[in-house]
Amino acid sequence: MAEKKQGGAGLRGQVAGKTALSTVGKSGSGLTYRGYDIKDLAKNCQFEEVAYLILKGELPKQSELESYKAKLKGMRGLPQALKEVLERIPANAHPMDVMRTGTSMLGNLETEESFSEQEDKADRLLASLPSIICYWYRFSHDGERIETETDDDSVGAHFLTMLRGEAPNALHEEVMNTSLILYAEHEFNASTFTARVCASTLSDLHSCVTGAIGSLRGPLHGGANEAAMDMIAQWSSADEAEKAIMGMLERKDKIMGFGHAVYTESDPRNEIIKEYAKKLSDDVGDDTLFPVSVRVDDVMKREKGLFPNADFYHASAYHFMGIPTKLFTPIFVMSRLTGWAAHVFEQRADNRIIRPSADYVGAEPRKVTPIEQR
Ligand SMILES: CC(=O)SCCNC(=O)CCNC(=O)[C@H](O)C(C)(C)COP(=O)(O)OP(=O)(O)OC[C@H]1O[C@@H](n2cnc3c(N)ncnc32)[C@H](O)[C@@H]1OP(=O)(O)O
Ligand SMILES: O=C([O-])CC(=O)C(=O)O
Repeated sequence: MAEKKQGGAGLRGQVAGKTALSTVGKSGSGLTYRGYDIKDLAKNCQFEEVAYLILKGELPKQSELESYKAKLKGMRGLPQALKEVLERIPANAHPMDVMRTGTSMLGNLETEESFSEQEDKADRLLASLPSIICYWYRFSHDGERIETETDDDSVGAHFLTMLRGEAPNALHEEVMNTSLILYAEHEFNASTFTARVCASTLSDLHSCVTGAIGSLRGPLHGGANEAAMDMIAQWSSADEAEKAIMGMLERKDKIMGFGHAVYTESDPRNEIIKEYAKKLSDDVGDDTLFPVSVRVDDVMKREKGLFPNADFYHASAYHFMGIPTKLFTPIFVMSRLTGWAAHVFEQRADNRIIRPSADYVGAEPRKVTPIEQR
């Protein structure tokens, strides 16, 4: 890929603050959370350990992990008033809108009254966001009022059990665990920056997260996993995909799931999720979607020098697990909540209101013409 254009529109490459949470693209492609390489974390940790690392500063000891998981397990239930709100949201609503409304409603019912409550409020959201989306999904699609207080050991299994009405197999639980680790934190991306701007006004955590969900929803950010799925699902062979991609590039369309605002060589999360997408493809006996994805990947490399970002192979991986496409970006929310909340804590600990300036490009000073003379 060519050198990235820095500065100007989109503030590309501009330093907008400090963080101790992660590094992105430091050697062209690396990603670390609090000093740990993403590959090391994905291979050796449970998502809850990584959440603990991000939110509390260090990896937990065994006893700390056990009590953290027990705490999260105890926070999976939803207040009746929130269930009633979720029941009123139509089946054709976008699940990201449900996440946004659910978070906001929880902020009404369990308001963060003081910053001393911030860790408990973040843990509560981490435990209950899967409940919010699944309660709404199963009620609006199947007419069922599900029990959200399951006995699952992990956030990923909790989500899959509620979604399907039965506990997931080991491979699916492992993929969810890894996926949640990969999506957890990513420096000053658009949704996290949204959360930090909101935090800088000394607002509450639920407002910061609600705003961040709105930013993540767009297809240029988290919404790309859903958009990538819609794109690859159209093609029934790799050759058909190649022809279509060539046409899209000719028309200068954006290919969802490719490119990145910071990485210039590759997205380190991609190779990890790609391997799982392949494993799941073999598991379900797929002979179309994975070859289509690989061909799109090859053509993008050949034609544009662009690489898949974290979202591209997440699309097929989630699809092979039977997860409805519209629930892809909400899974990102369940994970990124950790990064957002930790950035809010960091902003609060050393705050100055974020308020940049703009270059004015509008009309010269002028006088109001009386309305009857305009
Ligand atoms: C988890 C995440 O949020 S990862 C990002 C998910 N988003 C997507 O996958 C959406 C598709 N990708 C994109 O829109 C972009 O690559 C972004 C938003 C991720 C990054 O945007 P930018 O930093 O502005 O892109 P960048 O400066 O690298 O673009 C360089 C050139 O490549 C082109 N390009 C970048 N990505 C793509 C793409 N996916 N498809 C086609 N062309 C692309 C740009 O149009 C630009 O071309 P130009 O020089 O002729 O104008
Ligand atoms: O960093 C970004 O701009 C987008 C991204 O990959 C993420 O938020 O995970």
